[in-house]
Amino acid sequence: MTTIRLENLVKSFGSFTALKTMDLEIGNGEFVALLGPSGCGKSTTMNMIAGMEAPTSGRILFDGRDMAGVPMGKRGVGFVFQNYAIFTHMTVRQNLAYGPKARGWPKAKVDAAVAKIADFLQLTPMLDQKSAKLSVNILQRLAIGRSAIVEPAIFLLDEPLSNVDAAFRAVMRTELKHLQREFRQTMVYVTHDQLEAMTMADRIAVMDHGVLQQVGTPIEVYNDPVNLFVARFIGAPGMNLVEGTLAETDRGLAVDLGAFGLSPPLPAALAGAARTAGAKEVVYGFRPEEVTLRTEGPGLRAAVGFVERIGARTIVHFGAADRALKIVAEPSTAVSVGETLSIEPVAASVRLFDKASGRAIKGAA
Ligand SMILES: Nc1ncnc2c1ncn2[C@@H]1O[C@H](COP(=O)(O)OP(=O)(O)OP(=O)(O)O)[C@@H](O)[C@H]1O
Repeated sequence: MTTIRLENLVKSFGSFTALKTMDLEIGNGEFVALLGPSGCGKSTTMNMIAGMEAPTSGRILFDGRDMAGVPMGKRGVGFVFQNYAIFTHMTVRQNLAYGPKARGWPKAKVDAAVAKIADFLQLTPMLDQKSAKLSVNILQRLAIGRSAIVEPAIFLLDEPLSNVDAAFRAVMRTELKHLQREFRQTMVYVTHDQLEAMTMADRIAVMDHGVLQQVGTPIEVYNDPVNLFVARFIGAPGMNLVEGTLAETDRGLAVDLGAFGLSPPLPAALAGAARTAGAKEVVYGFRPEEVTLRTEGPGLRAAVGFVERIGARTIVHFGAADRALKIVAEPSTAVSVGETLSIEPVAASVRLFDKASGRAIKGAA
């Protein structure tokens, strides 16, 4: 196990800066996901940790030791890419045994390690099959096994599940988490899929345009996004975000949400923070899961646009285009397209952002 520390890390390619600055500390045996949209600098960060790219400036420390000039092979990292790197002319067993043999492990140790990892990744029945004949799903499982078998102190995975099918991805999310628990490696996992990050990671580092936006546990980034980017990026369906203007009412501070009417009064702590911040133009946020829907009553008034019934849950869409809201309702909810309802967000789940800066306005918890 190893700690990883990224200090003022910057990476430019010519005049383009892919990673503007990155400070991150990853603990021993911790599973951290680098999450963000395509091109935000996740792989660039990962490649520098692995030693495939040199930082333009800043430092990478493993257990306090500066990795500058230390080649990839000497860093003790295992790396799995989106495109599996498998020797297709070899059997599954030969692929798994490749790393241990290259390190000169005695045969008995190699055999035991192959048996253990094959069992763990359910590869035992195909150990003697030629890899060329395996499905994409199994090949990626083998690629993970081939890197994991030598038990690197640091395990780096760059979008390892993007080429496998949806059902297999769900299985692998669980297996990768188990693998990490079993081997206690420090794991860094690059993904643009928030579900992967939310389900597997101890902490998520959310990135956008080469800048680290927020680091926190999945529940922290979900509940308390520091800005509008994180609020939009985490959650499916995403947080409802409605632009409005703060308005003093006889029941306290509320937000004038234009066509949706006036919001319910803000919780006292949030109202206090908004007054202190001197904000006026804001974005009012609430999660689709945390609302009460009524025919009449306090809340945002909006007409039902359409209703999506997806198995165990129902998503009710209100309004249209840029003024659209989504609400996750009980499957039994009976609503008709066109009817106007009141949407009352659960007070504790309401979030407020400064419209100009995009930053969250935080009330004392
Ligand atoms: N060798 C390179 N030369 C020039 N530009 C590069 C190089 N490698 C990456 N970039 C650019 O740096 C930016 C960040 O790329 P990076 O691969 O780190 O993004 P990412 O978040 O991993 O996204 P993706 O999931 O699409 O790979 C992109 O705009 C990319 O085009």
